[in-house]
Amino acid sequence: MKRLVVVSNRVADLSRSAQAGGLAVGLADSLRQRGGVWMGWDGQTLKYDDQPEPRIRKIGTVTQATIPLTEQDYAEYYLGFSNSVLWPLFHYRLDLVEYKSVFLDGYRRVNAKFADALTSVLQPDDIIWVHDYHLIPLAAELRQRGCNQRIGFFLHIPFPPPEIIAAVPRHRWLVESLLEFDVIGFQTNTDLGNLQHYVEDHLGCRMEQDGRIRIGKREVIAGCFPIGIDVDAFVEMAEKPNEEVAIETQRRDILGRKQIIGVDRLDYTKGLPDRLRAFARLLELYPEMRKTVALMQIATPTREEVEAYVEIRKELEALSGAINGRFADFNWTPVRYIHGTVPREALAALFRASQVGFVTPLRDGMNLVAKEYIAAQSMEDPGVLVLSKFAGAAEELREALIVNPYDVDDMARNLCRALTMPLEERRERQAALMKRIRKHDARHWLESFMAALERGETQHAA
Ligand SMILES: O=P(O)(O)OC[C@H]1O[C@H](O[C@H]2O[C@H](CO)[C@@H](O)[C@H](O)[C@H]2O)[C@H](O)[C@@H](O)[C@@H]1O
Ligand SMILES: O=c1ccn([C@@H]2O[C@H](COP(=O)(O)OP(=O)(O)O)[C@@H](O)[C@H]2O)c(=O)[nH]1
Repeated sequence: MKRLVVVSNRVADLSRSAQAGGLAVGLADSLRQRGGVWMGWDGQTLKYDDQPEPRIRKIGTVTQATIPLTEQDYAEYYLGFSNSVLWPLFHYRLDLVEYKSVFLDGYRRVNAKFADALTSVLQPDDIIWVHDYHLIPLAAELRQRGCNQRIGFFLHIPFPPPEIIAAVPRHRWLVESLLEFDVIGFQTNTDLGNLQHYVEDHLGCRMEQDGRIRIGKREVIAGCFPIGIDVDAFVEMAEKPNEEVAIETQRRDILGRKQIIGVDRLDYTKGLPDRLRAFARLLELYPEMRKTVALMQIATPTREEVEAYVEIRKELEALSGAINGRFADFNWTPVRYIHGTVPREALAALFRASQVGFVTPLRDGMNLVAKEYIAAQSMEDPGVLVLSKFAGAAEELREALIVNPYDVDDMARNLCRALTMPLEERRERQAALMKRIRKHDARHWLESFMAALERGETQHAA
């Protein structure tokens, strides 16, 4: 088996269990199983950086190769082009795109830096797998340095329709850079279809039924590879007794109360304000629900230097305060809002102890929290997943209660349906959903992508 070299903006700290972000979780789960090299930014910013060689560290089966970024790189490449241009653009939020040409310069510079660092660790037989929107030009940079190994790319976030992509300057360069990879993977068929429309409308190419695109003399394979989780590992975590969660759950049981849980990075794509409004609407529409249910929302800090993230935090804190001010009683707090990072073990126990998983992004590549919530449920008394139709996960998890995250009344009605759903129906839905997350788990994601990258297999091959 060839050595796998994975490259992503950030590498996860494999010695810790709290990882804010699905990319880190999904890759860590997959890479631990196969072993290999993981290269990326070490999370540090320096004034100047004169050390081109990556720092090497071995953790179990994985060798980590990390590089620092300069303060200028961080501002222009990470906060700038990646998170103030591509992130809002790819999540259909043209109103939040802040394009500056220095951001694009920084983006190109850091991709060249990644290519230099990577060249120093590559061996001729390596197979390279690049992750996410931060590194779209990396294949072209590597080719310029004489790298002729096969290079794959996986986009963890949505790929929007051509009318949206076309709103950003240099969009043609961006998509042509993407097409320098040998294999391009998306989370959903919708994303794949959007690439097809772009190449047909703007580049005059055709995408075949099996995802092959011919560009000049080269052939690129595009496909849908939904990311999954290590289901058994998560089930095990959820079944492990957690004293703090158990005490809290006993108290709720005595009082006959239920819990709705939401866990997200504090990102404007996650639909958090409307989620809180939907919970308040539940209490308005169904007064009998008051004092019988609470919403626990864990909101993990992320990208706090970007203005849009400062705004969303303020909005959320004001909203949770207002809902509690309006509905709380001396012995009942309707919203428990936690601004912090919680270890995955604790999350697993919290998911199991919650009767509803409330996952309502306005747009999301996949959303691993949705899959983790399913994995954490017991078959005896499972909870219900209420899931946005705009999460990538909704293409697969059809037995969840699927909602429109822009429609507060629809979410409130479905919350009520979830909280009152008969046990038999909950069990049926849970069994079907469990089958689905097992079918497309972390191993399947890795293996199906590798089949395309190593052997040129397509998703719809006859
Ligand atoms: O590293 P940050 O800037 O703090 O952001 C964390 C990660 O967020 C995004 O995750 C995406 O990947 C998940 C797994 O495939 C997917 O389920 C989710 O829908 C996506 O939002 C981002 O794409 C990563 O690059 C970031 O590391
Ligand atoms: O406090 C937290 C918040 C989130 N997560 C994990 O971070 C991932 C979030 O991934 P998801 O795909 O849902 O969204 P993303 O943040 O990548 O957009 C999930 O595995 C969560 O369990 C965590 O470990 N601790």
